[in-house]
Amino acid sequence: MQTKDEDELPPEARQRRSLLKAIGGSALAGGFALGAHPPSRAAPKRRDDVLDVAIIGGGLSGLTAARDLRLAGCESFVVLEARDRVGGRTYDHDLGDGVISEAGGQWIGPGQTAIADLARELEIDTFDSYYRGETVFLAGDARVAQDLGHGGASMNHEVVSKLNEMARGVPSGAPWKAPNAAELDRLSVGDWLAQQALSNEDRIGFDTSVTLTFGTTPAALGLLHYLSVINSADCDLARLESMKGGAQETRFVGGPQAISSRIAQTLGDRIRMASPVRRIVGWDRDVVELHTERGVIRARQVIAALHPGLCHRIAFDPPLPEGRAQLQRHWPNHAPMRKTVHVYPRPFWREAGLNGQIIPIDGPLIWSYDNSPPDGSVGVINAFVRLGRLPHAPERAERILSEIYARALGDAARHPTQFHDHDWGTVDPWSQSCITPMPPEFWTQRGPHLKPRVGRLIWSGTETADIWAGAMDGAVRAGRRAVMQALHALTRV
Ligand SMILES: Cc1cc2nc3c(=O)[nH]c(=O)nc-3n(C[C@H](O)[C@H](O)[C@H](O)COP(=O)(O)OP(=O)(O)OC[C@H]3O[C@@H](n4cnc5c(N)ncnc54)[C@H](O)[C@@H]3O)c2cc1C
Repeated sequence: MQTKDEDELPPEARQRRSLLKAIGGSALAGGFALGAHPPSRAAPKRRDDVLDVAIIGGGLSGLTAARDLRLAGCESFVVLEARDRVGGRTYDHDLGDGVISEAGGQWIGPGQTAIADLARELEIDTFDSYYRGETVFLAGDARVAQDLGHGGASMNHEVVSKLNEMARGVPSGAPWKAPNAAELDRLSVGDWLAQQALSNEDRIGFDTSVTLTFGTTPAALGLLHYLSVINSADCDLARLESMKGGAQETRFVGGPQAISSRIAQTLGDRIRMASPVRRIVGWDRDVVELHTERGVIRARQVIAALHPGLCHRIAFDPPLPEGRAQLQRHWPNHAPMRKTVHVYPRPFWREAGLNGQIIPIDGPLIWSYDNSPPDGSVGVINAFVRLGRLPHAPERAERILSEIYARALGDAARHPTQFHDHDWGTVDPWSQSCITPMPPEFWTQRGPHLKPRVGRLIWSGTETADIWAGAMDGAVRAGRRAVMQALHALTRV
């Protein structure tokens, strides 16, 4: 007989549930699926206070894992989230009248099929980023407007082709396995660029693009890592950097945080907010204890869907194996981004043939862009700003940026109707970076410890993805892979 829950599941989920039952999972008695042990095995006695899976982190990765567990018929799980909201590194400002502006994760592009499919399944629409028109470059008193055609930084084609070719040999999910990994990992992107014949303009193009994508300078970014990210983008740097045809091409109607919120709505009390996991005990035993400020959760499998640098803040008893502990300890932390929002009555710059993008060679602004809603009902300029170069006091920050926008876009920029500011490095302790800027020698020394599970701990979160690690797409892929690992382990017991 089907339970009410089963009636509500789509047919493919019902089939998967039947399959899992047949493999050896328990009847769904007491709301606990899977995890029952065939009587002939010397399995530990079943305890009803023990969940099959505990997921740490209510970002895209953890919530994808939660959704997939349910689709597979597993109801015995909980999501433990440190913040009082879901979405992790996706967070959207509410500008009123249904308009949002993304403070964190924002765009997707070609090849990012995992997040695109998930959004479609959740009936969240997408629309094209606005990039038509001229980008304004500012240098000292000079102002130059240029139509770049693709909405990305301008870079030397020959050098880009070389990088694309080199990226073919560097697997995105395991850069340390590249045949010449040691040689490539000794260099920073800056070292390598210094060996190329680059004009000043080309150098600025690379500096801007690396700073925007990785939150660091070419001198601090490992070449091996850079190539692995280009590999994710189908070995095409333009796909990584452009709006048109690139990773910045598409936005979500209502913002990407809506993906997490929509999943969370279906989870009810399986998601526990404001519950940071502080300590994990017995990861090497059949039942693991997760200590939170709101009590202890016991589970057979644990999916850690969070940044490896934040895993390091959790106490493990017994201590983790040295390789994994070192990876967490040395994971490059604290490369957060700061994004601001100016709202205007209309996107007035479009009337002058401008696309809202401003690239100054120095100063507090790294890059601004048109972030208006699909119907252009209000004008929105978002910006990435240089950490430490813009005061935090809202009026001063708004005024300094408004003056830059006025020079580039026109006087109307002096009078925004709203201003918002989100500095991921100061707002709370639960984000370490946007896309981790791996320094030279990190992957070859520590990479092999990133993914292998440790006892009952399964590592997830975007950083562990095989494709598009660091991006929202990678988060979804990592969540899906972690669920397969958990279900496999549960059905094997
Ligand atoms: C400014 C910025 C811009 C970005 N732009 C883009 C973009 O345009 N396109 C793109 O694809 N990606 C972008 N990203 C990256 C993207 O947002 C992330 O890759 C993705 O959201 C990561 O999802 P995740 O679930 O792996 O991790 P997270 O979103 O970090 O989720 C992890 C969750 O774990 C929680 N947590 C942490 N520690 C604990 C603990 N001890 N106990 C319980 N919970 C804990 C956190 O609160 C968080 O909710 C951007 C990120 C930032 C910050």
